[in-house]
Amino acid sequence: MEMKTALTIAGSDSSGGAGIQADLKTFSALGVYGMSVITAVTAQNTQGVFGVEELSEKIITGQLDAVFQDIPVDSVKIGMLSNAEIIQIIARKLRVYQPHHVVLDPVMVSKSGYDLLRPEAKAALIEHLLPLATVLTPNLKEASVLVGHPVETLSDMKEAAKALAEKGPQAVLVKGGHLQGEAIDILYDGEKWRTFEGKRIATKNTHGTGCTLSSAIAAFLAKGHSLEEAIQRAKQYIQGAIAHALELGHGAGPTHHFHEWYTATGSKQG
Ligand SMILES: Nc1ncnc2c1ncn2[C@@H]1O[C@H](COP(=O)(O)OP(=O)(O)OP(=O)(O)O)[C@@H](O)[C@H]1O
Ligand SMILES: Cc1ncc(CO)c(N)n1
Repeated sequence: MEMKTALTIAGSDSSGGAGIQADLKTFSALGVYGMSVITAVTAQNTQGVFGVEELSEKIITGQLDAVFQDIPVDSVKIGMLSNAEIIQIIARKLRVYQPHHVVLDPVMVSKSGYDLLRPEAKAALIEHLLPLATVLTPNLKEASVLVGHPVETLSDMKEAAKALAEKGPQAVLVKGGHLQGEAIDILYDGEKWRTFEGKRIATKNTHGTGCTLSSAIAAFLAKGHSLEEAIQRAKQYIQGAIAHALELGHGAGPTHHFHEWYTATGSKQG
């Protein structure tokens, strides 16, 4: 059986709702073989982040070389990077190994307000990683930080997507999960805009939505779909994962990755 592969380069979430854990669950539910390079370990649950420990250059490099020198990587998803040194290590290795697809989720601050990227590392992210991305997936706050002014409306999102595409990524998907009203995401691919609409689900259980969306895009790219097709399918997947989110913990419960509901809802498409 031919198996496509995806690699997540991200932080660990001890509560299993976001980060590496969400990414691997998403890959698995979508039928892609998942691998991981861990950049940092967080002590985290549904209520917040309580601590972060960044891994050393040596072990991050070691993980990247171990994976890329042994197993074909069809697609890469990048999440929490924590600091500028880690950003430079990843950028250097991506330039060496040149994976076909890189989904870059510019994770900056957790829902509870904890810095998952040191603020001074923003410049390194823009300089070294944006140019290597197939698609960059900022939420409204991340888009605001990256363009340097507030991004709050659909027209701000369109403008920010275009401005960010000019900094190097092949495409930019600005996510509207934090908009008022429907959950609308806007893609700019260097030539045109496309809107992906999702019905807003009224729930507090949205821990890991951003990680899940970006790893689902990476999974569908690994399977050979075009970027627009991959985003369309990932959007359907996140909609189901939020609709079936789990009432676990005392805060924002995690999205649910369950192959059976995905197939049962008729959403399974290769
Ligand atoms: N309540 C909701 N109902 C439907 N879709 C949602 C909802 N919240 C978020 N989404 C969708 O989930 C995806 C992730 O978007 P969001 O803007 O929440 O990312 P994020 O802020 O990076 O996530 P995180 O807080 O996990 O970092 C987007 O496609 C967004 O439109
Ligand atoms: C490890 C990790 N990565 C990303 C996020 C963003 O939701 C988080 N909360 N934790």
